[in-house]
Amino acid sequence: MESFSDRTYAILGTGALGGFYGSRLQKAGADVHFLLHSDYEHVNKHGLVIESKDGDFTLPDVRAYDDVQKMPPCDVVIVAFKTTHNHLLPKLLPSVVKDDGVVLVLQNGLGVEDEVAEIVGDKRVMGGLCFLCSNKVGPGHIRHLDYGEVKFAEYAIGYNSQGITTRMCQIAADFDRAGIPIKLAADLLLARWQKLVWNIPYNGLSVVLDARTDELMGNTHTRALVEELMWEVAAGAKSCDRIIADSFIEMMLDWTVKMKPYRTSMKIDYDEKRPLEVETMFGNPLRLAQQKGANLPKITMLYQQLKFLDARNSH
Ligand SMILES: NC(=O)C1=CN([C@@H]2O[C@H](COP(=O)(O)OP(=O)(O)OC[C@H]3O[C@@H](n4cnc5c(N)ncnc54)[C@H](OP(=O)(O)O)[C@@H]3O)[C@@H](O)[C@H]2O)C=CC1
Ligand SMILES: CC(C)(CO)C(=O)C(=O)O
Repeated sequence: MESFSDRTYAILGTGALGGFYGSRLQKAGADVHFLLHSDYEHVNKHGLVIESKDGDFTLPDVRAYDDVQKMPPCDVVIVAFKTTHNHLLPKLLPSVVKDDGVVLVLQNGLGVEDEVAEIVGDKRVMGGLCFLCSNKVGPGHIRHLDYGEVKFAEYAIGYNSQGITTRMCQIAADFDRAGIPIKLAADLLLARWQKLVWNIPYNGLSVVLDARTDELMGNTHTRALVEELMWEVAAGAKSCDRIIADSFIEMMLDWTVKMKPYRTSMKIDYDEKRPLEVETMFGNPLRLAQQKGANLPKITMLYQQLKFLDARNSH
C-alpha cells in the first residue's frame, strides 16, 4: 500500500470524536499523537478500542500523552475536546502546532476559530463540521453509532470565504485514505450555521424535554418545534448573508428520521452532570445574529432554559 502522507496529527481530546477520527487515521497508517486527560494511564497501557458500525478494531499501541509539552510539534492539530474546556487553548496550542502547521477545530458551535486565531495566527486555522454519532463509553473505548462525514473549510478573519485550498485537499486525502467521508466547503461560516440547523433544535430540546432524537421526531408537536427552530437558525444565517436552502432543512429532518435513536452529546453531558456547550452552540450564534439585527425568539428561550438547567446541574 502507498505510504501514508508524511503529515503528523495531534488529537487534543481523545474522546468520542477525537478518539474515533484519530484512531481511524492511525489505523490507516498516519502518525497520530493523542492527548488525554483522565484516560491517559489506561490508554497508555491498553491502547484504544473502537466499536464502529463500519467495523470494530483495536489499537493496542498508541502515542499517548498527558502533557501537551511532551508532544512533538505536529502538522495538523485537531481540537476535539468540548468547548467548555476552550479556556485551556492558550496553554495547549502554541507548542504543539508546527510553524507551517494548522489547527483544525472539529468542535460544534460558532466562534471557536476566532479564539484559536488569536493564539496561533489567522493563517493557521481551519474548521471542520462532523456529522458523526459517537460516544466515549469507557476509558479509551469509543462507540461509533452512525454517520461520520467531515466537512472542512478554511478560516479567515471575519469568516470571509477562502475557497478550496491545497492544504484542505491534502488533509482531506489523509481522511479519505482512512475511509472517512469528506466534503470540502468554500465557506466556513455557512458550514457552521448549517451544522447548527441540526445542533440547536436537537441538542437543546433533548436536554430541555429529556428526549432522544427519535422521540422528538415521533411527536407532532415537537417535530413542528424542531422545524420552527431550524427555520430560526436559517434566519440567523441569513442575517450573516449565508443562505440555507429549504432542501437542506428537509435533508436534516430526513437524516434524523433515519438516525438510530440517539441521545445527543449535550444530553449525555447533562445526564453525566458535565457542563454544557451552551455558549458556543447557542450563545455565540444568538449574539452574532442580534449584532446583525436578527431576533430569534425560540432559540433565545431555549438558550435561557439551557442556562438555567446547566447552572443547576453541573455546578
Ligand atoms: N460525539 C459526537 O458524535 C460529536 C461531537 N461533536 C463535537 O465534538 C466536540 C467533542 O465532543 P465529544 O468528542 O463528544 O466529547 P467527549 O467528552 O467524548 O471527548 C472530549 C475528550 O476531551 C478530553 N479532555 C477534556 N479536557 C482535556 C484536557 N485538558 N486535555 C486533554 N483532553 C481533555 C476528555 O477527557 P476526560 O473525559 O478524561 O475529561 C474527553 O475524552 C464537541 O464540540 C462536540 O459538540 C461534533 C459532532 C459529533
Ligand atoms: C448532529 C450530531 C448528532 C452528529 O454530528 C451532533 O453534532 C451531536 O451529537 O452533537
